[in-house]
Amino acid sequence: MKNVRIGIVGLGTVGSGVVRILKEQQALIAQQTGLSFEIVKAIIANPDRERASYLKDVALGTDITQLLQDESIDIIVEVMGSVAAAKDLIEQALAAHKNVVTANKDLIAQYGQELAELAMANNVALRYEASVAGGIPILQILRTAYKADQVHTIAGILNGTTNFILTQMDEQGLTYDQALKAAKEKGFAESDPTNDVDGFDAAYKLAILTKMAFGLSVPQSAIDITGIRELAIDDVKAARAAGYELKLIGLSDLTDEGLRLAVAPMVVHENQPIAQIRNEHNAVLVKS
Ligand SMILES: NC(=O)C1=CN([C@@H]2O[C@H](COP(=O)(O)OP(=O)(O)OC[C@H]3O[C@@H](n4cnc5c(N)ncnc54)[C@H](OP(=O)(O)O)[C@@H]3O)[C@@H](O)[C@H]2O)C=CC1
Ligand SMILES: N[C@@H](CC=O)C(=O)O
Repeated sequence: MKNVRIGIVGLGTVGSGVVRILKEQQALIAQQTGLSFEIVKAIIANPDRERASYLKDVALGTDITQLLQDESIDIIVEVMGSVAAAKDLIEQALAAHKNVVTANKDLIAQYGQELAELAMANNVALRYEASVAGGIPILQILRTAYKADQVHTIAGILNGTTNFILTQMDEQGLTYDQALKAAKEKGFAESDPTNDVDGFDAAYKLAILTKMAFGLSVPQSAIDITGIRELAIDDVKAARAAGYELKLIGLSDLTDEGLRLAVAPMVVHENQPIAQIRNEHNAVLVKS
């Protein structure tokens, strides 16, 4: 059985989840793919940080060049976040002929095309499915199944933190601040949750979806962005009393005037499937 050797950069919420799932699902993955996956080393920022017990046997380092220079490593997984440092790392990894997997939506939304071209030039793969809508394999579906379709609309709940906050305000009567604190504790929010609550995280994901569905690279300035910071429990309750739910929706809509791009709190009728999406869960609607 071929053993695929992975170097991972970042062992936070996402990175430690990658290690855990590769361990827990080892037998199933081997059965389904005929491959085994081994985490050779994890690069982190703070070697003194306490790690979960299932990470104890992962070799740790702080120097990214250890991964880049190790010719036995097939894939580099970038889950450290940031834009400049992650871009630099990924460029070096691709140039070193390593396949790269990243969950970094901020980076892919801004530099995805450039990095994809670099990957192609070096004959390696760049994959970023986890950058949009968590576990929903929407990018792969748009890249393949929708290839011959004209997509008209993409609409969805693209940010788990804000959906969690709105659900908790609605169902548990938490204030915005209490719900945001809970979202941070559960690891849904980014280390700086500004991008979550102000709609920028959803906008990055919308830009990636728009590129995949319509073939258009859109700058963030082309997206009309409003977050949920100003919403109060009374707004959530007023929507519910009228038979609607407040959701932060990302919308990419092909109109006669062109593509309309927005991220904003919107009222969704309670009978609509998207209204049923609770807490940190995401959903994407594609009309074609
Ligand atoms: N949280 C989520 O639910 C999701 C996050 N993402 C994206 O995944 C990425 C990671 O997010 P998340 O796991 O939440 O982030 P965390 O803040 O939880 O973890 C970041 C990790 O990267 C390490 N790190 C940070 N800077 C450096 C550096 N310069 N060199 C080496 N290691 C570094 C940290 O080290 P140390 O542990 O020592 O501090 C930590 O292990 C981001 O791009 C995020 O947007 C995508 C989908 C879901
Ligand atoms: N902070 C993000 C994490 C996943 O992308 C979110 O809340 O959706």
